[in-house]
Parts: sequence; structure tokens; C-alpha cells
Amino acid sequence: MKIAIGCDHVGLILKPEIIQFLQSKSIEVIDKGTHSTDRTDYPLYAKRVADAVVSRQADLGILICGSGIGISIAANKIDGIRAVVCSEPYSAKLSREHNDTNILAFGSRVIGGELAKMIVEQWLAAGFAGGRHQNRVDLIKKLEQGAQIG
Ligand SMILES: O=C[C@H](O)[C@H](O)[C@H](O)COP(=O)(O)O
Repeated sequence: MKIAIGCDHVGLILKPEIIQFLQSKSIEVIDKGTHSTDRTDYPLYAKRVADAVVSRQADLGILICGSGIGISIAANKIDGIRAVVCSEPYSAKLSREHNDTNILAFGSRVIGGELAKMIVEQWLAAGFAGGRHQNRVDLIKKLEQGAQIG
């Protein structure tokens, strides 16, 4: 399992702890930056991680900014990305089971390291349930292609 991870200057405070957590589970981590506390722009890192997931350089992605909001909005602009921002583990688990999310985002100004690791753990442990959910994900893919649905 390979995970691409990215953050802005605010998310940087949580990123090392999350990387260490993933590596302790023998997950390979590809760090897409930022590596500095200098103020920067979260769409840059959303794009890098999203590209890694879409190109299959990574199986999944994790993004961290102040709230998790901006960086997940940016990632969701990339075709093939279904990013979710979570502040608790239940939504993270459901986002995999029902929505087949491939990027998890959270905010370092919203949650601390222990909760973030619990969220990551639940998200990684869950799998897409398929069945009735498959058609809904397929409809999302059609929206990406500009197709009319409904
Ligand atoms: O959704 C955006 C993120 O929370 C950013 O981390 C945040 O907007 C950065 O704010 P500032 O530039 O004030 O540190």
C-alpha cells in the first residue's frame, strides 16, 4: 500500500505524526510537500497528491490544511478524485464504504493528532461496499465527464 500525503503550512504541524503513523503500519508514504512553515497555497499540494492517485503512483491520498476544506475542494476538481474532509472516524469509514473516496482530508486547526490517526485508521480499514453504491459512484464519474444525468 502506498499513500501520497500533502499539506500546506498549517497542515505541516500534523503531517510528520501522520507519516510516522502510516510507516509504523508498513505503509509506503510519498511526501508531496510542503516541507516549510512559510505561508503557501493549499491547491498546489492538493494537485500533487491528486495526480499521484489518478496516475496510480499512490493507492490513496491524505491532505492536511487548516480546516481540511480548501484542500479537499481543490482535490475534488481533479477528474477521478473523490476527496472527503472528516473530523471524526464514522464519516471517514462511510466515505470509503459508500462513496469510494480516494483522498482523506482533515484540518490541523480542527482536530489533534490522536483523533487524526483514529480517522486515518478507520478510513484505511474500510473498503468500498459496491452494490447499490456502485451506480452512484458511476453517476459521479459521468458528472466529471460533463454528461447529463437524471
Ligand atoms: O481551507 C483552507 C485552509 O484551512 C488553509 O490552511 C488556511 O486558509 C490558511 O490560512 P492562513 O493563510 O491564514 O494560514
